[in-house]
Amino acid sequence: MAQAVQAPTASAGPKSKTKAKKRYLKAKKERRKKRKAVPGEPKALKKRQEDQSATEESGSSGSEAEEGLEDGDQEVAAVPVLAKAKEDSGERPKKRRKIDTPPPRPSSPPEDNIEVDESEEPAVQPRPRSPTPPVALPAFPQPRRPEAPSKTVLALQGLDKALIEAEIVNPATTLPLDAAKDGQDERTGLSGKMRRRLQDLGITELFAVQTAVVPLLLSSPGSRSLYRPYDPPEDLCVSAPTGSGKTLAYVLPIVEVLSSRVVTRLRALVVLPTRDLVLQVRETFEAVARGRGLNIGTATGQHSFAHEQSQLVAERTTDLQGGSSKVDILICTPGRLMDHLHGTPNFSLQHLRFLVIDEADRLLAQSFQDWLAQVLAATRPPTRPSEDSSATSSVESLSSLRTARPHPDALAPAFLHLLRDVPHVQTDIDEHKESPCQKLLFSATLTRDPAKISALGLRQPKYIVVQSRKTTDGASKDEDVLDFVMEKFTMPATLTEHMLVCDAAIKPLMFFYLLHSRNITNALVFTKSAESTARLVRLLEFFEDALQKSQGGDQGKVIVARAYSSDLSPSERKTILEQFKNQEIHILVCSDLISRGIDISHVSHVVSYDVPVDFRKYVHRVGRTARAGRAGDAWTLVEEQEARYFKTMMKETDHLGKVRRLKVPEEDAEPYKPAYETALGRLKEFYARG
Ligand SMILES: Nc1ncnc2c1ncn2[C@@H]1O[C@H](COP(=O)(O)OP(=O)(O)OP(=O)(O)O)[C@@H](O)[C@H]1O
Repeated sequence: MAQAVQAPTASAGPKSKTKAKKRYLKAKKERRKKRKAVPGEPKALKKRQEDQSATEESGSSGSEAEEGLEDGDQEVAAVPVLAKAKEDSGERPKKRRKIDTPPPRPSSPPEDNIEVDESEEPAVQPRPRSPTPPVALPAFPQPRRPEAPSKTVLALQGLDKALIEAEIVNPATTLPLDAAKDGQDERTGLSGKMRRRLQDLGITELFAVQTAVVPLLLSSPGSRSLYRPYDPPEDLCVSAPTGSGKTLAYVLPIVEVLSSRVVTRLRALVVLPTRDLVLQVRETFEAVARGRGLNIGTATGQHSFAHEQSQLVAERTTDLQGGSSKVDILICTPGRLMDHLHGTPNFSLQHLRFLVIDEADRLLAQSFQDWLAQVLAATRPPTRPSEDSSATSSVESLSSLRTARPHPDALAPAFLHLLRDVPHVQTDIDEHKESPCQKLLFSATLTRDPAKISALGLRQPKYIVVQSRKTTDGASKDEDVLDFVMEKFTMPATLTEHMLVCDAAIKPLMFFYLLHSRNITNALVFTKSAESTARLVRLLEFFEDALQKSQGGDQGKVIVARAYSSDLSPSERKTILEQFKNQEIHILVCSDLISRGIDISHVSHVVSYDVPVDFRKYVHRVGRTARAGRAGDAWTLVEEQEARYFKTMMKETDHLGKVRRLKVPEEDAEPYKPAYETALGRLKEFYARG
């Protein structure tokens, strides 16, 4: 204690210390006197004083002590005196405990399996154990992180139920057709007449997509009715690889259902993106519907508008509520369809039983005059007009109806409320009537974009997807649906794919070398534009000429190439396609104009001379070969600077593994180099001349 008092401070000099000491000693004396005067001091105070003095002994710095003293902390100073007083009085002083001495460690092991870090000293002394063990609390489950949902589950979340419940059809499925039997076939719903017709056309079995679609459209109850206002049919979205027979999948049911019609009405509308496809589908309809008495029309703008009107509508002078039609089936492009919808009197879609949108993803991307919304509106019954006729008696109305209605079945059932002469008597058994129009969407690259699909206002849509299943296990169907949802399109099983990466400067030479070294005589070649198409054809012509001259006319077969572009007239295009089919033309060079839908059976190779801009385009290009189970080869010529882009595109759709790398050493093409250089020189001259 004295030590603490005497400890020098940084601020006080030796003189001031002496004075302080004197003051202290004086104060001490006085306190001692006072205490002696007070006989009984409370125990608590005594204890506090003892503790205080212990604190001072153990750790207070000199300066702190001094400060305390100067503040007049008399109790601290009095502690040793008190202790002495106790000793004097025979009372044993309480043993003082140093505060910073650690409490003794409990000898017993820790309870409740709580792990104690032996290296750490407990901060407080453990409480003594109670004699009765504490009542055990109910055990709460430990919080656990829930397992993350699988990638598949996440990807399918929030998608349309119809998409998730898509029917996956194995591409290898076929259904043999028995033409010998009469009557309707139970499995397919096809009539004996139809099966015989198909046999005449060389079709003896249904392909995978047809095995799923045809029975669905023909065998369900009411499926053959022309009008189903109270029980409208469900819509269908079909995704199947290129060349898998989607056209027949809708042609067969339409011809079967419409064959029962008595009056000609426009009952089937097929919309396609290009004129060429319209003509192709018309040929299929005509071939299948031969002998059924159905009238098939087209509207593409190939002929004058007035001519088309006269082909489509019988009566144009009188306004007929039910419309008038010369055709049962109309195949058209969306632009010309809009023209007729707005400009042809009595052109009505109210009797439509089937609306087919082929190459649906391409057509849905076309917002041309908002064609889809307008077509859908024309198929739906409009709301009831104002009821001016409610005053007339029903007898009067019926008699006027007999004279007012030129045709007994002019209006479709769902549109009957529009009859001006028939009063509408509402009853409690009135049922809502709907258009019986069944929408059928087809594509090899059908969009899964819910926003685009919702624009169609589909009725209980059903999805049919032709693609090879990853497993046969029913539980993993989600993964198959996921492939479909993620737009990993299926390719024909008979297709082989190659890519050739080369320097842009020698790409034409490599292409010519491949044509000659592989003896190619039926190839479709795709370029990026009509201009590059023309240039490539010209270069190939110069090359063939130079090659023949260099070999003294002994080169063998000369490769004949033609450009196929939108610059040609329809008749020129038709002639060129005919020549290509007859192999008078070996190489048909085109832009993506005919990459979709065109069915030329003998195409052995498809060459993407310029890399396609997206995977959808790639699928449609390569799909011009390997059709209907035939073998086919697809090559993509990739310039070195495009290689990364092309590979990424293939990787994103899990397709890179299927494209084999074609390696052609430059020296292999060396023999063709002189002819190629001559051709290049001539091409330069040609374009320089303009
Ligand atoms: N059941 C069948 N038996 C034999 N050949 C068939 C059958 N169905 C279709 N074909 C033929 O297969 C070829 C391809 O058919 P289609 O043009 O309908 O294919 P697609 O699926 O529409 O192809 P894309 O998507 O390229 O338009 C056609 O030549 C067609 O005649």
